[in-house]
Amino acid sequence: MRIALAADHAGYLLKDELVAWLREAGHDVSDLGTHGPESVDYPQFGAKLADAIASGDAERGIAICGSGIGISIAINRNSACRCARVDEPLSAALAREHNDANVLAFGARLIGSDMAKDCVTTFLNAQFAGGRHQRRVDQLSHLLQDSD
Ligand SMILES: O=C(CO)[C@H](O)[C@H](O)[C@H](O)COP(=O)(O)O
Repeated sequence: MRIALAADHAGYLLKDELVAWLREAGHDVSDLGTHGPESVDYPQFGAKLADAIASGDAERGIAICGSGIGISIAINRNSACRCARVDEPLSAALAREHNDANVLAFGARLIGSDMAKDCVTTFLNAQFAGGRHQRRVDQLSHLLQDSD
């Protein structure tokens, strides 16, 4: 699967670990930065990841900041993205099954790498359930169109 990852300074170490792990598993991974501990601003890296999803360059995204909150807010401003900030696998599964989420967000200051990997594995393997959930996801899209 084509997967893009982006993080701010608080999340780059977890991002680097996930990039290596996903490549090892055979995924086509784009690392959109940041690449070091120098302080950067999460909206810029969230926007890079959202652009990769919107353009079709990536089918799934993983976004990381200190809490996972700021970067998920940034990504959800792009109508192509449904980003879910999670910290355990059931939420990661439900994000796919009910919300058709295409991006996961983590708080690197709040989650360990083993738990993050469990969430990613669950997220990549889960399928959108459609049905009544499709109607609700369609309504989310309309909310964004109405606010333009
Ligand atoms: O968690 C974040 C946004 O929700 C980001 O990681 C920010 O960097 C955080 O808010 C502040 O982190 P800082 O290292 O104190 O600049």
